Formats: sequence, structure tokens, C-alpha cells
Amino acid sequence: MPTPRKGDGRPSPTAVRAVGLRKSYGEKVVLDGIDLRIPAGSVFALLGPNGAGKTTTVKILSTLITADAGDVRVGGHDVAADPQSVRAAIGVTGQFSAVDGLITGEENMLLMADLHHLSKNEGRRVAAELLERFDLVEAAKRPASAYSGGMKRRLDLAMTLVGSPRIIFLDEPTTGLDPRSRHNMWGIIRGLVADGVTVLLTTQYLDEADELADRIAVLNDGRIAAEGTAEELKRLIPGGHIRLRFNDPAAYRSAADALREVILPRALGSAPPGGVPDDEALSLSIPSDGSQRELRSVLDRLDSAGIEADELTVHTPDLDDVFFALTGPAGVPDQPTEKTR
Ligand SMILES: Nc1ncnc2c1ncn2[C@@H]1O[C@H](COP(=O)(O)OP(=O)(O)OP(=O)(O)O)[C@@H](O)[C@H]1O
Repeated sequence: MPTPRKGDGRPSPTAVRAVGLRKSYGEKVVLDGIDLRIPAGSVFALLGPNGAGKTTTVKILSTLITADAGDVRVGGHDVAADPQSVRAAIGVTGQFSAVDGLITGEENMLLMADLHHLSKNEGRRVAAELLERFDLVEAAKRPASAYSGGMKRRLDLAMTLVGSPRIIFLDEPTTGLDPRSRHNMWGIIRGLVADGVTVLLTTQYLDEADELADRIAVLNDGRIAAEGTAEELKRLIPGGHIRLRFNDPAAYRSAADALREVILPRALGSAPPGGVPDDEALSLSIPSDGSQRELRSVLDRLDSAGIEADELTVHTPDLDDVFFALTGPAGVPDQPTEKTR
């Protein structure tokens, strides 16, 4: 579930804003005019196939490389004009970890505290607190090279937090982790956001974006192919439907009659999965974007005919469908969800 927002109605301040971001390597255009706005205290996921430009975007936002064009502000600071202030405001954990395997977890943390110019006492206090929070106390005195992948990721993130950044970029934070470690990391990320930290994460895992992100941008061919909440993205592509099932064949036939205009005939190739009358299963499927309005319209029709379904389910496409539709050869679908009316 995305992180809940405080509902005071006021728009959140912007933590990260990019307008017209461009980057090429030689002839290869990697980012072809990207616009991003990430509200403070939210999780934003950048999704895209291999080579789409996710890491390049994170590198530009975190001042590791410069853009060819575009206006980029992070924490209110211009990345081109004031990279030092940007660096002071952010934390980055990349696909290549900052963890030094030759020294212990605790030593890695203390080294980080030194880099942030914390006093010896303050450094020890912060290191101990973060090792505790990331469940690394037992392993703290062992060389980091002996840590599991999940422990290394946790240590990496703990090291990033030594400087108390308010904006964190996580480049594929759970790649290669087992399901328990992934869930563990999701919990940690949610905890950060609950403390008001802004998180930009790149991921190839659609369920990760679905679970964590308030908003998702799908990057494809150097452009943002679509941006929105997971639910908004799922509504962009056809395939959603309302399914009604009946125990009584007579009720099923009456419903099929009442909903005749909105049920897709079997002959239409564009029917959603199971999106046709199914005489054997006594079920009907009605194409729908899953909105309350469409659901009400179907229920109204059934009510008017005095019919009650024994089972009603609303099916929306999942993010896998969105990803394939938006990043496949056909690109963005011309038509949004098929309408029932
Ligand atoms: N230093 C570089 N020199 C030349 N080309 C580069 C360089 N860095 C990245 N690229 C190219 O830019 C494109 C985007 O790379 P990037 O690493 O941003 O993609 P990504 O979306 O993060 O991919 P992945 O999911 O595989 O990590 C790729 O085609 C890559 O080969």
C-alpha cells in the first residue's frame, strides 16, 4: 500500500523537480526531455525496462553526472548551480554499494559519521542507533564482506542515513534480495517516509512500485510514457472488467438480457479475459475501468430488472499489463479503457 498522506488538503511542497531533462551519450539519446515533480514526503517510483535511463536520471538528480539540458531542483537547490547544497540534502544508495567489505559494519558507519563531520560521541550515538534500527547490532563487529545481500543493503541504507538526508534516491533497492529481505526493506522505506523523508526509487519490480509508490513514472525510449498512481496507470489500458456470477440459470439469462448492450459479444476479439457471457459458468463480464460510476451503472441496470448477482468482482489490469502496454513495441495505447457506454 502506498504511504498514507496527511489529509490537510494543502499541496505538499516539491522535493524534486525536473523540467526538460536531456542527456545523450554520443549519438545515443538517453533522456529526451523528462519532466518530474516529486512532492515532499512521498515515494516516487521510476519504472522502465533495462537501459531506459533510470540510473542516468538518478545520477543527474544526485549530481554525479550533469545533464545536457533542463532545469533540475532538488530540495529547492539547482543541481547545476549549487551541487554542494543538493549533496547536503540527499542520500543515495546505488546498485553498487558504498559498503567496504574489509571493515566491520560498525566501522563502515563510523567512517560515514567522520565524512559527515560528526563528533566522535555523536558519531557513535548515531551509528549505534542506526545499527539497532536496521537490525544489525549482532553483526556490527563482523566484517561486512561476511554479510548476506539483505544485510549489506540494510547497512548501505543505514550509512546513507547517517547524514539525516530529507531526500533519498534508491536505485533498485531490492534487486537480488529474497522475498523476506525485500519485505523487510519495504518496511524500512515506509518507516522513512512516515518520518517525512522523500524517496525516489528505481525498480524493475512492478509489485514494488505498486506496494510502495504514491506515484509512478514509466520511462521508455527516453521519455515518460505515463505517470500517475498505480491505480491511474492501470486504468490507462484496456482489460478491466466487472464479472458477475449467478447460481440460478434463470437469473443469469435475465441479467444477460438486462445488460445486453454492455456485454461484449463473443465474436469481438477485444474482449477482456473472460469478457463474454459464459453459459457454463453462469457468469457475465462487462468491460469497465473499475470506476464507481461504471459499477453503479451496472448495478442500477440489475436493480431495475430485479436481479441480484451471487458474486460480483471488479478486475483491473495489474502493473505488469501496464508495463508491457507502455514499454512494448506498440507503445502507449491510443484508446483508454473501453467504455461500457
Ligand atoms: N557512461 C555511459 N556512456 C555511454 N552510454 C551510457 C553510459 N551510461 C549509461 N549509458 C547508456 O544509457 C542508457 C541508459 O542507461 P541507464 O543505466 O540509465 O538505464 P537503466 O534504466 O538504469 O537500466 P537498468 O535497468 O539496466 O539499470 C543505456 O543504453 C546505457 O547503455
